[in-house]
Amino acid sequence: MLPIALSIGDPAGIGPELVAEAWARRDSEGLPPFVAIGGAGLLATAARARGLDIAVQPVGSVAEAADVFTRALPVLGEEDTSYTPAEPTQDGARFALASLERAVALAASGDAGAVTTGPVAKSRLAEVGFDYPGQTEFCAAAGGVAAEDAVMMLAGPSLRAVPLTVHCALADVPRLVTAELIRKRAHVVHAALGRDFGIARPRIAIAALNPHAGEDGRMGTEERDTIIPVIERLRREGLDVTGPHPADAMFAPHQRGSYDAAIAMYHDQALVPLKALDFDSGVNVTLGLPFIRTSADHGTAFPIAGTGTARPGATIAAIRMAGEMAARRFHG
Ligand SMILES: NC(=O)C1=CN([C@@H]2O[C@H](COP(=O)(O)OP(=O)(O)OC[C@H]3O[C@@H](n4cnc5c(N)ncnc54)[C@H](O)[C@@H]3O)[C@@H](O)[C@H]2O)C=CC1
Ligand SMILES: NCC(=O)COP(=O)(O)O
Repeated sequence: MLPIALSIGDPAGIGPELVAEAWARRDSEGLPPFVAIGGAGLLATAARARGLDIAVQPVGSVAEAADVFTRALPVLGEEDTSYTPAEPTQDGARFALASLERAVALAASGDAGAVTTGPVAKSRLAEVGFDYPGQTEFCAAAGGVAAEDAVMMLAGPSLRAVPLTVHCALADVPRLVTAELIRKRAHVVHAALGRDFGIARPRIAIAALNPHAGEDGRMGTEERDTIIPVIERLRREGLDVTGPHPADAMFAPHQRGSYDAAIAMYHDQALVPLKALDFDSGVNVTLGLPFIRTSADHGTAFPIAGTGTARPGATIAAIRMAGEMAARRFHG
């Protein structure tokens, strides 16, 4: 399998130490080969600060990384920066952006098997010219996909949850919940559950926006006017879709078994249950791209960077999922 390209994320966050920790656990966790993009000195320093005795080796190509992976953490690319845990800088943000751009380009060109991105601070990236709401939209552009067709899904052992609207103000959500967006996202989720997760007949549950699914219009009309009609249309189009489900109960254990993925109406409606259930094994995966992109579910966690307390589970899960998706796509 081609190695997975790992962007490092913000060097002041927990990304660098978790890349080093993932490599240190490659055998015990059965991880596929990966290559870090840039930051050989940064990674060596972050590893030492975490008490990891690992070898870090610059490589000239992804192919060379595959050979090196068993004995050292391979690093591709000259870009490097100093390690300033918990103290983000503009230089650090520029490094994070360069690492992201190269890692995504390697996956998009097919030179790497997939990309697993490290955590970045969106506000910090914006300060150095990153003109996207998040890495999801950046990956969409790199893959030549319209932003609305690249779908964020948070996936863990207990739940797969898709936020319909993502990085926007809560006040904007009702206006952004449209039948067309629900329909597009549902079709992308349906196709990806089959292609990338091997689910032959995907079942999708769609959340309501309002309490009690609007209570017959007494607590909001989006269900009656928008969500119910598009669910009926999706069913006519052959998708196994249920809803609108009152969101307070749809993530309860007795309901989770009835669907393969939930589409929630806004960011926290999807991510709160996912992180409550699966924080240390939650993967952010972008559906609908021509290449594979995963990420840990968490962010930069600046305050704990360099303290040795950051848990590596979600990073390991993201690398593992990228490898499983690549195996399914490229090797049947
Ligand atoms: N995939 C990405 O690039 C993501 C980036 N972010 C960015 O991260 C920055 C900080 O966001 P927050 O909302 O504070 O979320 P966060 O995930 O960085 O932190 C939330 C809480 O979880 C803890 N935490 C996070 N990861 C942990 C780990 N691996 N082990 C132990 N504890 C952990 C933190 O210490 C904090 O208490 C923001 O600028 C945001 O844009 C947030 C989510 C995802
Ligand atoms: N809350 C999820 C998140 O912020 C990740 O966004 P992205 O950078 O993967 O688009």
